[in-house]
Amino acid sequence: MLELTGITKKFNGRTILNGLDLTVTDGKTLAIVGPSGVGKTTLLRIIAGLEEADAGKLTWNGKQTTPDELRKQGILGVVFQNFALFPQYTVKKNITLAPTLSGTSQQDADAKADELLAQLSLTQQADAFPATLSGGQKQRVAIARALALNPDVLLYDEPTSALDPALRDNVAAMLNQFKQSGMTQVVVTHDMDFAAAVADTVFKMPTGTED
Ligand SMILES: Nc1ncnc2c1ncn2[C@@H]1O[C@H](COP(=O)(O)OP(=O)(O)OP(=O)(O)O)[C@@H](O)[C@H]1O
Repeated sequence: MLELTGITKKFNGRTILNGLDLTVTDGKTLAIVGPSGVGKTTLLRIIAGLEEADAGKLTWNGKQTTPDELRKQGILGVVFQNFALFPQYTVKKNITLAPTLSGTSQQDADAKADELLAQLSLTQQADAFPATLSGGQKQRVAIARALALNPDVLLYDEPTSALDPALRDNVAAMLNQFKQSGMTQVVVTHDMDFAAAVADTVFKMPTGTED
């Protein structure tokens, strides 16, 4: 179980997050919702260790830790809003790069990538470069890349924002499929329909914290 307590973050003296508490339950999907600018992405980036909180505590299974530590241990995976694929590498290399850099053999990384490509209907695209893919395909590659590290918790920043409505339903089905396999997921979204389709719990970001 991942628990955040008292998370506070200011940008240029403006309070974005004000002592926020959040619990992420194992095997569940938590949607973080709220209007634009309320700090959803900032919160996700803090959980992922891409942004540092000014105050607050993070615990994993009751033990205090840091996002960097959780990422190093492969506990957290992140699917970025703009996919953040490496344009110079093929789809397959995008998926195998991080595992091989963290010590997995190329052979094992390739086998895992082939499995994920098949699972996410991307086998045909294995040798393609990101620029040639559709938005939905890029999204699935970004998800496959995060899954390749076998995270316990997968974080998604606005996973549907670049997709048309039909693809949005596909992403919802995918997340629900991952849940069946026991994955813990945290989804930042401003899309309430999507949140309703995937979430066990909806966390509404508090508003009006500006000082
Ligand atoms: N690096 C930064 N420097 C200064 N201000 C920032 C920075 N990152 C975010 N902000 C500000 O913090 C506030 C919250 O931004 P954030 O992106 O977390 O909101 P959001 O709820 O995810 O919005 P959206 O739904 O539009 O993505 C905004 O006012 C934004 O301008």
